[in-house]
Amino acid sequence: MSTEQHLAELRREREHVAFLYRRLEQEQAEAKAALVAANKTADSLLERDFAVNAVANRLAMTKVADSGLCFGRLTDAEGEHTYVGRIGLFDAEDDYRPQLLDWRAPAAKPFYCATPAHPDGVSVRRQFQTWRREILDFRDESLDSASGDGDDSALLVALESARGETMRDIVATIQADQDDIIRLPGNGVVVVEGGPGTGKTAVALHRVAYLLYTERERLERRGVLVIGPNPGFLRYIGTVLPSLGETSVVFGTTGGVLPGLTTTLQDGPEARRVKGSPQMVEVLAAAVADRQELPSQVGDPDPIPIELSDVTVPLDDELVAAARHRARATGLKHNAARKVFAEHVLTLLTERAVGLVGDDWFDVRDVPGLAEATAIDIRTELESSDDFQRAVKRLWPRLTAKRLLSDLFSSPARLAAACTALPDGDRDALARPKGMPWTVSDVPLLDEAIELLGTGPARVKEEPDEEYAQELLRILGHDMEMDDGEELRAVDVVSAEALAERHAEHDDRDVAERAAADREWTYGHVVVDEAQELSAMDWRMLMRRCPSRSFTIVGDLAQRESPAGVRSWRDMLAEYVDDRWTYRELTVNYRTPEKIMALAARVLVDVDPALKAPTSVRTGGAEPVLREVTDLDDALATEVASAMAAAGAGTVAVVVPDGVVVDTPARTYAPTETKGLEFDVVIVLEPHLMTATDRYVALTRATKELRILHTVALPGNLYSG
Ligand SMILES: Nc1ncnc2c1ncn2[C@@H]1O[C@H](COP(=O)(O)OP(=O)(O)OP(=O)(O)O)[C@@H](O)[C@H]1O
Repeated sequence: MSTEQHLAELRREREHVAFLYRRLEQEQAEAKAALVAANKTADSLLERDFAVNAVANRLAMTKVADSGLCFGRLTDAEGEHTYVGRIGLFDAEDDYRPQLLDWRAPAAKPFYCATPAHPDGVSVRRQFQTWRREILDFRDESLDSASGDGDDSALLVALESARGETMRDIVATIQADQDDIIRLPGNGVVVVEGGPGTGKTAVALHRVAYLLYTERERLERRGVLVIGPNPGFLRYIGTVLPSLGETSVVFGTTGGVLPGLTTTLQDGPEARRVKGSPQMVEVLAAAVADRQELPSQVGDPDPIPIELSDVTVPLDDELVAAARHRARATGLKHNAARKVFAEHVLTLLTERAVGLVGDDWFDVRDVPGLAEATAIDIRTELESSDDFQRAVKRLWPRLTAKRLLSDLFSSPARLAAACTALPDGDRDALARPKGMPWTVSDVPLLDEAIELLGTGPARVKEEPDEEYAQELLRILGHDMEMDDGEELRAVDVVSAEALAERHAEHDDRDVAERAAADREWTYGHVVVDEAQELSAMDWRMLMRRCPSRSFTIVGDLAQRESPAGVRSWRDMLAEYVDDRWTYRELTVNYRTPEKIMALAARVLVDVDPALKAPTSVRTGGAEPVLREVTDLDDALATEVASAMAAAGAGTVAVVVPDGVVVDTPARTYAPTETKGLEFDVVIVLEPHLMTATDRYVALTRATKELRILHTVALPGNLYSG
């Protein structure tokens, strides 16, 4: 194409995209008008809710497309064009012919995946370079022959742009292997593994957007849970999804999964390892069993005397063991089984008391009817006896998860009784005084304890609201006129009662708020990022939240920092899905330029010589700078000033190991806080004071420049090229 032809074509494309923006504005205006109308004219609150929600969703979708609405075009062999963009637009006047194809629609797949070898009906793929609403330029890639003039300039432009405080979407430049993962079916477990910067986070989030598009009804109702390593990371990725047009997503860390408790506090490595180990399942079950005690275990006096008006009845091990056996045999959870236990103790004690009433020459059981009458009296007296109530409370206490755990960790005797499943040394790692704050590793243990005790804050389940359901049926009834003029009323397919049940959860809160407040909420899909950090106990907690096992798990075993983290995906998943899961690998690094990655790859040897670093897509760039300095603060001040100049509008981060204190105007991060993040210029201080994994993570965060300041000579693999 000559320059003139190119410019003429560019003009035409600008006009077409301007037309698409006008269509978008028209949609926005219509949605706004519909919103006002819905607010004004609806007969009832419910009707209004329905209408408002539908329009508000559409309005939100059109708003996120305000910038970069259309980013490409496909041309088929007949010369027909299909424009691809952030949302779909349709021509209502022309049988809803698509004017703009949503990137998630099946027909948009060739935009990401077609190759000259597999053109998938595409003759030319055109990529627009956009800036806000402008089309700056375009590039064509001919798929008719292997000699196509395609290049990845759109990708490179995207990768070169300065980074901001939050992650951006990659819809315009998703690569074929990434697209393949994004479009995998939503059922089942998908594990995506890849080195730093291979787009795991980006792919996981775009997959959520894709699934919300293809399985909208189910996922909007149940919601999607996205688990990240820390709140900073969640802030970084939190805006990517709305920009993809989605809102029903709950972001959280494992420390915040339980309603009413959010912690970011980490235990030391030993406690973290032990608390995360699968043996804790047995430990906690034993800890609960240990709270179902015998009189000889709870101390003086033994047996426990239960004083009644006529007689004192001894409550001994034999009687309690029998009652305990029956209560345990019900299979009920601890707090529910307590009633059964108390009932059996009551019955057995009554029997015993009846035998004790009278004296040597008189036994009530010898007089017909007297034993029964006495038993009734004794039972009534026992029920209100303080001795009896106190004894049951000591022998089978009602427990909360927090009390179970804090009693366990603060009592050497209870630890000894519950930890037979643990190697000797591990028990000490669990010991701690009462009243200490909860840590991230405690959260899955609390969750497990709630399962065993049955003391979770009950799900707020409202009474089925018949009136609400009738109203709903009335509204649905209006909407269901069929083509042949016959009316299929909603009542024909669903009863008011069933609807009331289904809509019992109807309240003003959105899915995210309702899910976050409900421990028993089950999500439609769960995404786990930096999944290598999660312990066996964390996985149990998350699997509970998605019984349908619809998971996207992304991680990199080479970046595992937690001693309780994943060592093998297969081993971790075996218990939940056996070998029915899908594995995909990403091998191209889109973040770190090759010269920085070469240095990081040498450091990776310290983590594990068998591991292979990903290949950088970005060649060239600045060599990493290593400076040995005597005064760290002075050197840092100079480095930060020059880094800020180099980054321009981009971001600068200083990564500081534990124990090093610096004073700098730049943002500082502990190595683990940089997990999943990226910055234009990264200054790493004293890398020799970091663990090998932390060093590898810190060195792979830069998109442009890496500078290392150190006060002692560094190991050879950091220097040798
Ligand atoms: N196809 C793509 N087009 C444009 N940018 C991309 C693409 N894939 C990845 N990126 C960019 O590469 C960078 C790294 O991506 P991401 O953070 O998802 O990687 P990661 O594998 O999760 O890394 P880490 O393991 O270090 O957390 C991001 O800036 C992301 O936007």
